[in-house]
Amino acid sequence: EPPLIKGWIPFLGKALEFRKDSYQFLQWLQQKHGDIFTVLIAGKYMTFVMNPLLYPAVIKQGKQLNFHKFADVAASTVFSYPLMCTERFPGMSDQVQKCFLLLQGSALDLLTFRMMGNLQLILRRYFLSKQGEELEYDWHKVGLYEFCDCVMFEATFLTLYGQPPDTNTDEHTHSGKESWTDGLRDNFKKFDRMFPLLLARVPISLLGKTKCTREKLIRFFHPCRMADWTSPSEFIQTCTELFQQYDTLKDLDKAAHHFATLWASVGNTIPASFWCLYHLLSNPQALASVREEIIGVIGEEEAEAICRHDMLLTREQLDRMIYLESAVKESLRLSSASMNIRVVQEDFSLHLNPHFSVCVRKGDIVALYPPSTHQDPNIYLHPQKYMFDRFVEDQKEKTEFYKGDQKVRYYHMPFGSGVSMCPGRFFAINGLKQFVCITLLMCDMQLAAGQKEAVLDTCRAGLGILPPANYISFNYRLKGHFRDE
Ligand code: HEM
Repeated sequence: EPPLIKGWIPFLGKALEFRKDSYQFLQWLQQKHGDIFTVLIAGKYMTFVMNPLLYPAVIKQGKQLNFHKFADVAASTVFSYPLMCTERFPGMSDQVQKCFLLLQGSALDLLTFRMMGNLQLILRRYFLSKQGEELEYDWHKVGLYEFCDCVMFEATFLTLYGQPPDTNTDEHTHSGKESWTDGLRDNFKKFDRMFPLLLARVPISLLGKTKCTREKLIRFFHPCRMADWTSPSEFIQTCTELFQQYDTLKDLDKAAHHFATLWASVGNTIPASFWCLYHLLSNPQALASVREEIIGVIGEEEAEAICRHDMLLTREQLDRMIYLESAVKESLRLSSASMNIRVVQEDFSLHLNPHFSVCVRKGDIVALYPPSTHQDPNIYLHPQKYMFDRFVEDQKEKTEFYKGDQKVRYYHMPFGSGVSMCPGRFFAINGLKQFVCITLLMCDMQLAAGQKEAVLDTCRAGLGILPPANYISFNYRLKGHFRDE
């Protein structure tokens, strides 16, 4: 039996000391109790497996350790739609999983192409918003998180959902930096702040105006409105057609599903885009190497032509940017804090290695906490340090990591694992690479002087990519070739 920690009372002092930082608290428990321990909270047994060498034994138990039912209950509470895994919606959960395949494979080519066009449109509009003014080529100072939020939110929305009417995205008819998504984004941010509390089952009625905000967000995706949006992605179109097949699903329930997908697609991507740019701007050598790689792949002429016309960046070209990919992965390693949860389906003995098994009961939870892997000094040298080329070896992607003399299969897990692996991971990585590429080609950037280092806001620990806790600003100036045009 692994050590059993009953409730938090004996650890109240420590729990309060670490308060919001569940990562540090779990790490402290690991130091005290070893790689596996069980915590009894509110009548639930939660067994934490903290050693990545034991992960494969958990991840391969797809049947006895279930993810989807748990996710269904969590998502239906947070996003306000009826449970999918019931007889009321036969086969729907499996069909939704099939739709997720439209974020990958050959469908990803078109999504990547659309994202490229949208990012260029939005970034050009953002940077050229002072068109006609002398000031255009001076340095401008803006908040880095706000910049990433505004660009990634709109680009991802347009790429997946298409364009709602009366939302002209054209750079020439747009004045200032405001966007048609500002209202939607504002409500999204308010909802997102309450997300951890909703997930923890705090009644929404105790969370101020959150219910009203959630309703507004859901109504935005009402089927009557969505019917007027031009060129949604194949993924969203297929989901919409699937929902139509279920008479038992009300219009607002369909809308709530689409809202949940929006949350999944931008909730982590926005903070991830912040950390990608932040680390590059904080490390001149990394920035220079990545910039050089981008120009090497695209070609100098084509890179400069970005001020005249849309640049095409194929999937193959993106794949060749291995230093950029490594920089993105390193940013995710340092900022991701998602927990992998599995619910035990029947009493059984979980064999973790030839010498060690844990008896688990039906309804118990088994949890993996990848940040303990991402921060393990035996796997990653100086784990707190940002090393942009950590995932490159001999000019190729580095895929072999060791803990002692044992190879670690699951060394990088910001996107989860096994049955709960994020279906949007390839789209997300491509989008982050495209965002960095276009931004660096369009302007010179530097962090504003005299700021403290960005630190992680751990209020979302366990749930995904952590946002920064402090405000960070940067200065940008359009590249010279825009001026020469
Ligand atoms: C850096 C960006 C992203 C990160 C770190 C991320 C991470 C994750 C993780 C960890 C999960 C599993 C959740 C769990 O175990 O409870 C997940 C699920 C999911 N992600 Fe992502 N994600 C990202 C971007 C995206 C994007 C761009 C999409 C596009 C639509 C997306 C769509 C989804 C969906 C639909 C699920 C639910 C899958 C299911 O229920 O089986 N994600 N993501």
